[in-house]
Amino acid sequence: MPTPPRLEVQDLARTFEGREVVAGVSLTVAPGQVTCLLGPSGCGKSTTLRIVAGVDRQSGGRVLVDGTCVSDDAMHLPPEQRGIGLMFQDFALFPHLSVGDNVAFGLDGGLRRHRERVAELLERVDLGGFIDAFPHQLSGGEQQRVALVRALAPRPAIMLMDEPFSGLDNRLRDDIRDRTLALLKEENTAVLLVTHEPDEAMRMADEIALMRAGRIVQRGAPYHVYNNPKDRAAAAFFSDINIVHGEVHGALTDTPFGQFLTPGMKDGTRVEIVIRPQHLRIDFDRQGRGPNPTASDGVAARGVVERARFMGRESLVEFRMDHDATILKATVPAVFLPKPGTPLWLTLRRDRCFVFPA
Ligand SMILES: Nc1ncnc2c1ncn2[C@@H]1O[C@H](COP(=O)(O)OP(=O)(O)OP(=O)(O)O)[C@@H](O)[C@H]1O
Repeated sequence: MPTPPRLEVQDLARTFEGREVVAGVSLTVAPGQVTCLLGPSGCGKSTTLRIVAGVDRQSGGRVLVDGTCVSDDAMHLPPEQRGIGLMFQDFALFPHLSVGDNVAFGLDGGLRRHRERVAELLERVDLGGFIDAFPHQLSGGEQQRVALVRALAPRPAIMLMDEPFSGLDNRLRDDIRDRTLALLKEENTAVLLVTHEPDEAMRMADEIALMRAGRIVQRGAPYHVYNNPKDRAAAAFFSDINIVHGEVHGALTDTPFGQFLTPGMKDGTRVEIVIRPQHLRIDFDRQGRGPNPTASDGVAARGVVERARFMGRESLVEFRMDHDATILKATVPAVFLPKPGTPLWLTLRRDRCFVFPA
């Protein structure tokens, strides 16, 4: 018989006063795997996590751990009997306990019995010298690392994390995320992590479950979800997007950037060609002419620079297009700051275009 997933959520639903905030949510997490519930504020991520933790109860569906039901219509195990570790944004350490006592809090026999494991865990997050310090002597980031190892100390088979890094400044956050991930992988923990930040999900997840209005709209590896978004909103969740409009005629859509194949779409269907700013190419104007069409980039369309900004890693150039006066944005991984009013030509990397019905 195949091994059941470490965590399985089946067809979860939750209504509050008749309003459905989670509906039909199903997912699995294997040992050593990180699944991110990603979505905008209010889409039901935290509610899902709270139900899995056992601090809230679903209106329908089941939660299983290693194939054993821990919650359904008939029964509901309390959080402490689910073998689950929790790490939330407001991680609150106990101020009157030392760092070591905080970490050992969930361990039978406390620090006296488990000093070696606690010391080893603190070492792993570079806090080896702090075992006898008190929380107020630590920075916010250091306290967060203590909270992390406190959650990991009892070796939970499953770790639930709700925006655990959101209180930290950017550089500290990257570092702590990476350390956390390494530790979780090493312990072979199954992780369900809630975030509204696509960058965080891409950095942490083996699998992203994109949520919208209480439902999972797309699941897959970060690479897959980013490069094969299911619809325009899924594409837009990960980055700025550009939209080029068109209409289907004989399985083709004519646009100022050339023809796009739109097989299976009826004549007259309005379509949107969606492309991220880093996938536009910019060419110089050659006395009113652009580059020749190519198989991979199609036809160039002309626009004039509306404004250009230096963003650090890249430059963002906004164009007002000649054909319909819409604005298209292109990023260039270099310092490229053409003056407003400069005519330039844009092509779309066709392998990076997504075509959706409007
Ligand atoms: N106890 C409750 N009573 C009534 N409504 C609730 C309750 N808890 C959550 N909700 C509602 O359920 C919806 C989903 O909330 P939830 O916290 O799960 O969203 P979220 O995706 O985690 O958002 P955020 O990122 O802002 O935390 C929201 O509209 C929220 O107002």
